[in-house]
Amino acid sequence: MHTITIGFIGTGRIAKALIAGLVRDNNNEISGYDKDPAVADAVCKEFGITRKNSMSELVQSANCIVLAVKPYQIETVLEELRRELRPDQLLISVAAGITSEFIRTRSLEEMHVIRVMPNTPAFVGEGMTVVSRGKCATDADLAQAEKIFSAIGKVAVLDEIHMDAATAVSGSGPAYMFHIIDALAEGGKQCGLSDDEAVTLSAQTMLGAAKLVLESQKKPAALIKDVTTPGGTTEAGLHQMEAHNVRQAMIDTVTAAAQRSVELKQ
Ligand SMILES: NC(=O)C1=CN([C@@H]2O[C@H](COP(=O)(O)OP(=O)(O)OC[C@H]3O[C@@H](n4cnc5c(N)ncnc54)[C@H](OP(=O)(O)O)[C@@H]3O)[C@@H](O)[C@H]2O)C=CC1
Ligand SMILES: O=C(O)[C@@H]1CCC=N1
Repeated sequence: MHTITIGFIGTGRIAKALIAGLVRDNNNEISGYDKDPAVADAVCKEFGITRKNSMSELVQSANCIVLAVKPYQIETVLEELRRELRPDQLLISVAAGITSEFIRTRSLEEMHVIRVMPNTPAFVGEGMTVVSRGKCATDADLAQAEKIFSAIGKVAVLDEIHMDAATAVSGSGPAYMFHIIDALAEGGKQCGLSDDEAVTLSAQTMLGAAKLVLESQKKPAALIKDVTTPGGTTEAGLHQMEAHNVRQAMIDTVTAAAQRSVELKQ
């Protein structure tokens, strides 16, 4: 099997989730560099990957470079990186809002750039990653990115114009799902469950509901009907969700996140 050498620039929150998933694939050889040595040290030790002492050292040894710094830090990183990059390397960015063209025009003219929006459930191999091809990226680059990220969950290839929406739904989405798990559990606690019991019941219910949507071929609306016995408990609960307009709150949540992704480009 062909080994892929992947170097992470920035080993913060999302890099850690990706590295945790990617180290399980023996075909990957992973290294990391962070400007905060303590952050790099912790992640590299925890997952047994190689810690590089500089960006330059990392770039020389990787054929695939993942930019995992905050969106506003991308330009500074590229200023330092462009002299080291080679056109045969694949540059992957996970930064929200930052376009592949922004990255290409600030790296090498012919740079193969793939824009990716992963999410933290990659940590447990259940990530949802959206992948978009930059101007100079080839079919082989796209296949390479799909291969890397399919080891840590599902991958969808979308046109880059859909990246703001994807960022809002699946990139930020885990935070919204954790919020709902927490609120569902809080309801359980107020009805007498212990903290642990409530979180287990709530989280497993989220997991099972998601699995049923993905595997049953039924739409969520039909699955709601399957739970709702006329005159029963679910109906009583759903009336409250409607009264509080939870559906509209979720729609507003996603549109606000997508709008923020648009703003991050400015
Ligand atoms: N968190 C998530 O779930 C997701 C995040 N993303 C994207 O991933 C990127 C990183 O986000 P996140 O992991 O949350 O952020 P973090 O702040 O946790 O991680 C970024 C890390 O990069 C470091 N860094 C900054 N500049 C450099 C540099 N020049 N060289 C090396 N390391 C550097 C930061 O150090 P310091 O803090 O000192 O600046 C920090 O440790 C963002 O662009 C975000 O949009 C995408 C999908 C999901
Ligand atoms: O909050 C953020 O901006 C990043 C992008 C998607 C998830 N986290």
